[in-house]
Amino acid sequence: MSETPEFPEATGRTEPAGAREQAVRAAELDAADPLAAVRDRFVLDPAPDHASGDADVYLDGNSLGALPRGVADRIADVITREWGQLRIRSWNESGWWTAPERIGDKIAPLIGAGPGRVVVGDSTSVNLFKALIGGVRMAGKGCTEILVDATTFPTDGYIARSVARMTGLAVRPVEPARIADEVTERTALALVNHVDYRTGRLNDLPGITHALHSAGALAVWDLCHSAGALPVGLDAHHVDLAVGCTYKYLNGGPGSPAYLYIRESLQERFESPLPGWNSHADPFAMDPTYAPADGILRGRVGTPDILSLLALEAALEAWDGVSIEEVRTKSLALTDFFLECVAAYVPPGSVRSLTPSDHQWRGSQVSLACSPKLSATDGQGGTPLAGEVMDELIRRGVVGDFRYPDVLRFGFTPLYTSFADAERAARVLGEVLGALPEVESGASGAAG
Ligand SMILES: Cc1ncc(COP(=O)(O)O)c(C=O)c1O
Ligand SMILES: Nc1c(O)cccc1C(=O)C[C@H](N)C(=O)O
Repeated sequence: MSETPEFPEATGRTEPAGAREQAVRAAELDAADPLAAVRDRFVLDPAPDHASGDADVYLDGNSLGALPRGVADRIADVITREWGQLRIRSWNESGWWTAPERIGDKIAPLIGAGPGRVVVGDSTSVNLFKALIGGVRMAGKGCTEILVDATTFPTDGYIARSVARMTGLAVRPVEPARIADEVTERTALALVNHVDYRTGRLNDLPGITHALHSAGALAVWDLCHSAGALPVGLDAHHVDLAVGCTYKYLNGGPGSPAYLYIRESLQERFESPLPGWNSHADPFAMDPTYAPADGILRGRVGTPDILSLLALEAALEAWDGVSIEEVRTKSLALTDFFLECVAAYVPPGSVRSLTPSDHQWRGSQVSLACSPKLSATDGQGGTPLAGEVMDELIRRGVVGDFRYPDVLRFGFTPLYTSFADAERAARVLGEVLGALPEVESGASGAAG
């Protein structure tokens, strides 16, 4: 293991070359930003233990979105009035029973879905299970395999392997860019991440979906890192099934419920592997024989998690009057500007961007791999220093996250991230990396 580096105290006195110009540009970009006022819809107060009392630059909305202002009052009302006073009446009078499909319809426009195609509830992992088994049950009889994005977030791979064992199919990991070439008539479906959680790479949803359909396979997409950050176009691209979480760019709160999308024309054939009573055609008939509800309701399972659901519903009000297209425009401008500032401020060769510079392939995060030259590795190819760099950034008020072995992730949530945030984050990163033992110059720069 490498030794823990000693970071000198931040003095705030050093100003890197070009900092004044970049700060002026940040101010101009913020002044021209049509979404600038939306930031006030979020609570971005300093943490109580923050030494300087300054608010953090929060660049971890790709893991847990910030708190929208209306949520606390709404949840207080749900608890004190709807639960405390109305009690059981609230299932009908306060709209609790229909919340999963009502809130699904509120998420739908953000992911390009019409009404009646999205239902909210359970975790992403559970919805992956429903989508994958449901998909296999709809696939052709001769299918023998499921393709899984080889770079996937682990839970998708775990669930896919379990589904394969339960259905007698094989799982074949394939890089997203290779799926069009690898799909065969034996492929039941492919499970692909729209944006890669590690690199921030945006995969080709229209192209991959089309290639899968041409081979007779279904397309199942994980939208965790794209929903709320960029247009998805589920209906337009004829996606079959999709899942996503709501605690990242949709700001629903820790553990907020996930969602399931089922293409309208497939809903009648969708057979849930979790046919709980909430997905029954007549739940209160308490019929011992199962009969699925019509439409997207068959994606429900059991009693919905009302407090989390209604927190999510209140959180979605932050989107009032905001289009996903303008969010995408700002996201690309923010990530471009951040990469530019990183290139200007960090010692050459100290980090390398894993996130594509081409807008066509970029999600809403920037992932920077720390140079292995900065410190000894841990013997398994990991650079433990990267985690320490992130800890130091957080101490200095720039909150991103670290993914093993060497990745610094910075998520940009256009609803509340400013260009001044992007500039400050890159400047502090430059300070932290500049305090480390010198990196060989002439190595590749930051952007790319
Ligand atoms: C791509 C992706 N899928 C799934 C998950 C998580 O699934 P769950 O909501 O079940 O924890 C995450 C993040 O935690 C993710 O990044
Ligand atoms: N879901 C998370 C959680 O419950 C705790 C901490 C982090 C998360 C995450 O969302 C991780 C995230 N999906 C990632 O991209 O790494």
